[in-house]
Amino acid sequence: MLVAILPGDGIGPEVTAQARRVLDALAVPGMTYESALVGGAAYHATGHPLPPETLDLAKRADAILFGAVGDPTCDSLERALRPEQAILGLRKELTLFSNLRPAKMFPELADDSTLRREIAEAIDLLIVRELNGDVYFGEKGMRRTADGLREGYDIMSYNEAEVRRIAHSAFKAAQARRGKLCSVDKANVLETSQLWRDVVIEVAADYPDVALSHMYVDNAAMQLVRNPGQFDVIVTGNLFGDILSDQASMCVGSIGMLASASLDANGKGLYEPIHGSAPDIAGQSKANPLATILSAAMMLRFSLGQAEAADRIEAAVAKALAGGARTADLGGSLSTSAMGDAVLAAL
Ligand SMILES: NC(=O)c1ccc[n+]([C@@H]2O[C@H](COP(=O)([O-])OP(=O)(O)OC[C@H]3O[C@@H](n4cnc5c(N)ncnc54)[C@H](O)[C@@H]3O)[C@@H](O)[C@H]2O)c1
Ligand SMILES: CC(C)[C@H](C(=O)O)[C@@H](O)C(=O)O
Ligand SMILES: [Mg+2]
Repeated sequence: MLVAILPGDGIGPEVTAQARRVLDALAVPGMTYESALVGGAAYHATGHPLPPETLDLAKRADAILFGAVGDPTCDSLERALRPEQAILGLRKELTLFSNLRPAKMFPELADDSTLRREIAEAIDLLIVRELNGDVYFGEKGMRRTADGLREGYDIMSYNEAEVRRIAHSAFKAAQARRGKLCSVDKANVLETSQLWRDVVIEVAADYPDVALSHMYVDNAAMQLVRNPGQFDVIVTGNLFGDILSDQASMCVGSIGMLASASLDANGKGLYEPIHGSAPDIAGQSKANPLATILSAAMMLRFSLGQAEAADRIEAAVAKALAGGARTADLGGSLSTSAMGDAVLAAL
């Protein structure tokens, strides 16, 4: 089993290094690793954020562990050369359309949540975010209006096949959990959302055991902080899912805690923390590596058939937190590698 490790930029290499230590300690037989440059690091070395050899490795690998991309020194580049194009390119090239972003409260962190303890303790939800469509991948550009003003545009579109396949992913996830699915859209305004809602209702006929509800995204943002315990699985589009998952991360204590899986139709996946390259703390060994370590656990479970090893990682993270291990984002002072040490000790 080949795992591609793509550390990327900023804190990406710092957090993937800790996940790699945990994977090495598990010593799963038959696992091999190859690393490659991606994002700003790849741009500086090769002139492209997603060089052909990196894409080739990602295609050959059984799974991909990804750090983060984003480099302020690349901000003035044309869009096609910016680091973020690398992660968008991987998602599109590998048809990773189903992005699972679980937000579950570790009880030890209930006081780190921005929510009151009794509300935070009830959080155990999964955001299923569509990852190959929406305003991210529509036609975009810059033009002039008739009276000479600069006008930027990004076309938002979804076709019914795109909505259907993510709806099936979400209904199946709900079946495997508590049987509740909330579809989040903006059907009161957007044509894409009206289609989204219609197709989700059609797909629901195949899953009579799942209780389906619908919510507008503005209300969903409010409900996520008012009463997040009401949610089991949330299914939503690419842009809404991006925003709601960062919000959900603070409800469970920190953006440094939220892992993710981006899956194709056959279970191949890219695994990454939901956070970015965090230029404000990069190189200072302050980053919380737990989101990446938990992403490695998701990788073992979903793409590599190693559920027991995944359980061991998740139990070790819980034990490290119970023992008081905290990086700065969680109100503590452990360095990135000291948090890695704490997880290894718990393993
Ligand atoms: N998948 C990805 O690679 C990805 C995801 C999000 C943002 N980005 C990119 O990252 C760059 C920075 O974006 P941003 O600042 O908006 O978002 P960010 O997630 O990088 O950081 C937001 C805030 O959260 C903090 N933070 C993030 N991860 C943390 C961790 N593990 N431990 C402790 N604190 C953490 C940061 O210090 C910062 O204050 C941009 O170039 C952006 O495009 C990439
Ligand atoms: C870096 C960016 C393209 C990416 C996204 O918007 O999907 C990030 O915010 C994420 O959440 O993975
Ligand atoms: Mg995001």
